Amino acid sequence: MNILEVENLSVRYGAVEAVRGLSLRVAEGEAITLIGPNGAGKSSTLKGILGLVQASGTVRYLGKPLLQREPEVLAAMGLVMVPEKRELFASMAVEDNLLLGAFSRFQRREKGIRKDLEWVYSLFPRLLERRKQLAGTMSGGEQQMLAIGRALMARPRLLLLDEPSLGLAPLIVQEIFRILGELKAQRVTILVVEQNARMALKLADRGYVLEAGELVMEGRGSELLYDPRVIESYLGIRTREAAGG
Ligand SMILES: Nc1ncnc2c1ncn2[C@@H]1O[C@H](COP(=O)(O)OP(=O)(O)OP(=O)(O)O)[C@@H](O)[C@H]1O
Repeated sequence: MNILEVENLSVRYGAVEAVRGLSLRVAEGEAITLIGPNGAGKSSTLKGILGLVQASGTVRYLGKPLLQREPEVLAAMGLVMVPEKRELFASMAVEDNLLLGAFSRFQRREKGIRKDLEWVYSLFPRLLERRKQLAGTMSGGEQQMLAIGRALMARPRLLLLDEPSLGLAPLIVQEIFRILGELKAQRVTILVVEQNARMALKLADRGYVLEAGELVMEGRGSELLYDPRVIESYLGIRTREAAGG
């Protein structure tokens, strides 16, 4: 079953057409990536899907047109985004940030929320160690983990991530993608927008390549990873590393 179907999505900011006629789909249990260079329109696509910017086209979620656009309503429907800027509550403790992720389901029993907290801590032991620390004093990588953990507390049907690798050291990026791989193994459906094509394509079942607002390629993650055009444009000198796995 398709969780998300996007048809002919366009996003325009005044004279700038950031996304033109984009169509994509995400099936249940899939990890999908949208890669492309700086300014290609990746973030605008995510924002267009969620209605955070004005967009035209059709977005269907769980088979129905997506008309609800308030973040808390979307979260209650299982559509949860980890934003590029993370948007944590800096002066609140790690654990309180996580609990806020579950706010759309406050009516649920405390026990369910505790169980999810344990699940998030099992994925990110660092967050358990730092559960009382103020979010704003965490390192960039830890904050990214917290942003993902908070999104997971909403029990997403579809987890959308906007450039989770942004500004992070290579080792931390590897750790973040290792955890996304773990989530994929647990059948969490993922749509991740990334400039780090190599990591994203290794993770993804399927990928879409966006250039100057238009899709120029799509295929299985493993195929795109070895596609000469992708290698030349996005993987650069890391070709050998990509081939070596
Ligand atoms: N609020 C805005 N107003 C005007 N133009 C915008 C706005 N947001 C984005 N753009 C423009 O739209 C185009 C696509 O930007 P977008 O952020 O979607 O790209 P991106 O692929 O996510 O890039 P990056 O990887 O650098 O974040 C760019 O030319 C950008 O300057």
